[in-house]
Amino acid sequence: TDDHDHNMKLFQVSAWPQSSLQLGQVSGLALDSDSNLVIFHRGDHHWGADSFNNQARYQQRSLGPIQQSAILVVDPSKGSILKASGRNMFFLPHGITTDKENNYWVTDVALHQVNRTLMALGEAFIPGSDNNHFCQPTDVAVDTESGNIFVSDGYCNARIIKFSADGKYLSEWGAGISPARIPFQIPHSLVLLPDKKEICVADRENGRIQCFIAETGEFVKEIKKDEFGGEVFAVSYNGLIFAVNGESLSRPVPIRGFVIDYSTKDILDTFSPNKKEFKMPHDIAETRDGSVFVGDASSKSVYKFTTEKLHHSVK
Ligand SMILES: O=C(N[C@@H](O)C(=O)O)c1ccccc1
Repeated sequence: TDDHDHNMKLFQVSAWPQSSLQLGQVSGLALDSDSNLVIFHRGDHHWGADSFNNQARYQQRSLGPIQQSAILVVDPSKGSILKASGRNMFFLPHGITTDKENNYWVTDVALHQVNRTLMALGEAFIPGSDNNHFCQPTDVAVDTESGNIFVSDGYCNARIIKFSADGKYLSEWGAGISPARIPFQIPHSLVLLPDKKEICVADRENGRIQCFIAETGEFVKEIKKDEFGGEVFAVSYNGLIFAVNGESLSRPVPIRGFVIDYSTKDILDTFSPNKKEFKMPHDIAETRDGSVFVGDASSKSVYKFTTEKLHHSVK
């Protein structure tokens, strides 16, 4: 067993959700202003090897948008569906974030767009790398204080772009650690650390997390662990750094969740489902009461984890 600090040991709540949510590939998780879990999934659409041509243009427009509700708001204790929305709007959902007005900020890698309920950044279906085009953008982080929006862009770009609350382009930056700056290789997820005013990025194919000053984009630190193997899919923050790694053919390691101390970079805990294995854990979100949710894009599931004390109380 890992000899990590055991008051952070996380265990899956196997009876969650209490009934099937009929999910497609789960790509994003967020918490809304009522601390309900928001799930962003792909219904009957799949991101497969033939979804895009080699100019990163989506090839399955003829399928039309996903007809199921791609955004589900579920009760974190039972997993029952409280609200369903996002029908006929999305093609390949990816990242989702909420802001203090409870707007949903989402990315769609087929649309190459970032949408806020009633606002869109980028041009539908048109990939690009200028100030108002993305290329398969992956996630959004909202700085509730300034209202600024940060977008991780994307599978076919290698940058973080910053916008004002009303969608004006402000700045952008690439990976940190000069002079031998290794560019981002799929900035796949990002999170704002409100107490540190930093943005941390899951630099997926470099198997590392990099953190920057939100105001300037100045590089602060990198967290890269052998235990990650070669891929870090998602990063989240709730006083501690939470991350999930991914399957790496070059360096096979267990696929699991990590709880990391931002300052020391120590791994405090690792966790995975009780009986099943993670297949492609794709996003991670935590509630204030300490529950941790992981959405898996391959097994089309969301897993709930709690800390030991919480775990025993829910038995
Ligand atoms: O990474 C990929 N997908 C996942 O991240 C996802 O589904 O978001 C992918 C890349 C190329 C082809 C097919 C899938």
